[in-house]
Amino acid sequence: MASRLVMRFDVITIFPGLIHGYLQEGIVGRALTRGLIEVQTWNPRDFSDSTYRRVDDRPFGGGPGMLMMAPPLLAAIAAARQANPGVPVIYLSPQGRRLQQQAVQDFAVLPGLILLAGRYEGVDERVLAAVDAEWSIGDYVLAGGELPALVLMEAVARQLPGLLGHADSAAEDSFAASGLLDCPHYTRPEVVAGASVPEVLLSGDHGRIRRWRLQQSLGRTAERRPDLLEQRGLQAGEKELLEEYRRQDGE
Ligand SMILES: COc1ccccc1CNc1ccc(C(N)=O)cn1
Repeated sequence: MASRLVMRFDVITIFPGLIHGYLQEGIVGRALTRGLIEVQTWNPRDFSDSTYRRVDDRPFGGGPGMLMMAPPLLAAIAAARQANPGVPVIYLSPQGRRLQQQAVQDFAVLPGLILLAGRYEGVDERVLAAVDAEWSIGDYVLAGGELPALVLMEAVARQLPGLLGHADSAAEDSFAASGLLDCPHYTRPEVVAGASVPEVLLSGDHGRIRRWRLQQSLGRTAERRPDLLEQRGLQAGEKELLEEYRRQDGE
């Protein structure tokens, strides 16, 4: 396998500790120690020309809260672009495009990303002129863009070859591989509070197991996310699997 270059993440944030703190543990921490990714943070306070390293101010036209001022952010973005040239600058905000697994896979082939994590009520609109794309991790509002930046970094890092233990487990991700919700999973002990494991999983019949898992994924997706099933459509034989699932469910 071609050894891929290191993927570099530059995060612009007034709370660098939130980013570095998360990177001490877990899969992104491991990607760091194994040199699969690099992470650099840029603090807009270091680019503020005001005496108190000011980075926020009151909104013109009034309104609640504070906004992040443009000059320190634009300077931080320029510094990050210089250190990580040719990679997109992404602003994490509730006004952005919804992040889905396909976009994560598209990001994972890039040499890096520059992530702008906003705070307060957001940023001065003139900052957007220096941003390549605006993305949202979901329709809810957080106090800052640091968690969304970490969510994006972890989702992308999982896609990097050589990171996950089982080589193709990222490729087998339910969304990536089948566009369906994942099937139920079981491990030891075999009986938990009187509940046992579906016997098919103990049968050793791998064809039957694969069929059962697909059927469960289809059934769950039909029940919980009909929108996903609508979007994906049914492939040969899946309609029958789903009908059998519904008959069993009806029992
Ligand atoms: C009021 O907060 C803001 C307002 C505007 C921009 C950024 C922020 C920072 N907060 C964020 C950031 C991202 C997401 C998301 N859904 O991706 C949720 N919240």
